Amino acid sequence: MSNILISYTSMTGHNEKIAKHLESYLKQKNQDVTLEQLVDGDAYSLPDYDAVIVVTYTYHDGDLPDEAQDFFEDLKDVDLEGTEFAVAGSSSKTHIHFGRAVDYFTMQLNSSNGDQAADSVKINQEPDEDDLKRVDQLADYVLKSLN
Ligand SMILES: Cc1cc2nc3c(=O)[nH]c(=O)nc-3n(C[C@H](O)[C@H](O)[C@H](O)COP(=O)(O)O)c2cc1C
Repeated sequence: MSNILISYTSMTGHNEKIAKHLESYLKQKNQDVTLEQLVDGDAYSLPDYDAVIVVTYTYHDGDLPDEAQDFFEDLKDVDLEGTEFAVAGSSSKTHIHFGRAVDYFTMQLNSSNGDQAADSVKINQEPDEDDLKRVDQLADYVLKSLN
């Protein structure tokens, strides 16, 4: 059994739905899962986990949500060597910089020496069945990386 953190932020519920879907999927696979909001999280605790999955929307003009800024800044000082990670997020294709917060987190987690277990997944608005399948696939890659 691996110890997996899902750290998410959500304003109107799309990313909460993705994060909770991931939580139940990974629990079904007998993993030890912690679900936490980014705003309550501590980036310095990430190395305590075997794997970390960040789920975020994009705000402003292709930027991180305000409540994710502190966590993101702290992440720059964290060494994630030996920690697997993946990133997913719902945002909106009506904006020029679709899902750019997903890209920012992906780049920073790599820069912090994390091991990227899966390609990042961007979802347009409310996740549908196909989107959730892509999320399951991301989780499968994370599990595979831990074996
Ligand atoms: C003021 C505002 C700015 C936004 N800016 C962007 C953006 O730059 N890029 C993007 O892809 N989505 C943008 N979005 C869309 C949200 O990321 C999208 O609605 C997302 O699904 C919200 O997730 P949530 O339901 O988990 O809060 C913006 C939404 C709002 C309300």
